[in-house]
Amino acid sequence: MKLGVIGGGAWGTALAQVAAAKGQETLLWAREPDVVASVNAAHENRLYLPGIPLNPAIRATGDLADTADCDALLIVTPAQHMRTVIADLPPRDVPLVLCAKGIEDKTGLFLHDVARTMQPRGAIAVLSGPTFAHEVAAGLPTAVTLAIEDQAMGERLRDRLAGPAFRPYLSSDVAGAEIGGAVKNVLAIACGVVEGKRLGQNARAALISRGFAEMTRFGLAKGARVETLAGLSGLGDLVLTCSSISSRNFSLGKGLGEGKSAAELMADRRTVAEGAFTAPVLLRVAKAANVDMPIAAAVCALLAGDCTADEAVERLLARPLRSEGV
Ligand SMILES: NC(=O)c1ccc[n+]([C@@H]2O[C@H](COP(=O)([O-])OP(=O)(O)OC[C@H]3O[C@@H](n4cnc5c(N)ncnc54)[C@H](O)[C@@H]3O)[C@@H](O)[C@H]2O)c1
Ligand SMILES: O=P(O)(O)OC[C@H](O)CO
Repeated sequence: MKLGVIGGGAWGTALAQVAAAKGQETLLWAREPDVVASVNAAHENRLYLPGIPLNPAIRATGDLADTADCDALLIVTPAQHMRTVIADLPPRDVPLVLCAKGIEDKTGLFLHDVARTMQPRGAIAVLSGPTFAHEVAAGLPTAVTLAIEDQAMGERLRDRLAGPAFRPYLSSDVAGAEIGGAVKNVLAIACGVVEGKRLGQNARAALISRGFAEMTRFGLAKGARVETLAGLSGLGDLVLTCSSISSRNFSLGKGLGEGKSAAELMADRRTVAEGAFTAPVLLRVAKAANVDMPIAAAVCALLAGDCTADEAVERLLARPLRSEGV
């Protein structure tokens, strides 16, 4: 058995570490030659996960053709690049486990739908949950949702990743698992704004709760199950990402709350804050489904420079009072 991990950023590297701990051959594909060199020579990803010693059994490559003999692939590129990278894979129907969190901007498609258009026959799974890469790579405990229609295949994939500190929970709700991860990144930007503007912990808790109401409205409209949205890939990841400056999305929001522009904050980032790319497409898809998402709309306006952080907060607080139900 040989597992391929496509994407040598922080999360792909952490997942390669999880996979290699199971004793299986693990190949990590990275775009950057520096990543390939540092993983192979120093057993460290100096660009994206510096300071964390990697399992020496992980082998890195810069050539997608080397993944031709892998019998399953974890796809861990940023959401907006997933399609082009899958298109460049050697053509075979091996199971794909999608690990990015986002919605494709140019089509409004969820990532499992993008992958399905490119691989009509092979199994497609979604792995998502509260998982800061540096913690997972260091062997700290976490649990994730592994969603796939074919449960027997799901069990096989689960058993190749599960370890004493990494607990995948199986689900058949592929859309639900994906929606939680995509939406929480946008909400984490909003929570970062609360931090940047020093609006207090009550405000952050209120935003998480009302953000979860938005995630649930959107998810139910798009076919997700409520227990998935309330599980690891939804509420679990929302709470994590909305509570920690370790989150790239939260830290982007904090900068916006401090009055910096999105362009300024994104200019010299090497790492990805997916919420910035997901927010506009999420809003478009929500509008088309008649789903009201005021927090996501405020994040969109702020990212686009259409309002200041103060105006975004004032508008949210001035909305008509209503009953609490979703
Ligand atoms: N870092 C985490 O803690 C974490 C945890 C769970 C899920 N994720 C998700 O995993 C995905 C990857 O994030 P990450 O944190 O590993 O990335 P990262 O921010 O650590 O690194 C950026 C990655 O983007 C890649 N990239 C940049 N331009 C590209 C292009 N044109 N084509 C292909 N790849 C390109 C880089 O090579 C690098 O691998 C994202 O969707 C993210 O939301 C991240
Ligand atoms: O750093 P973020 O905001 O991309 O969050 C990373 C993971 O998605 C947390 O589960």
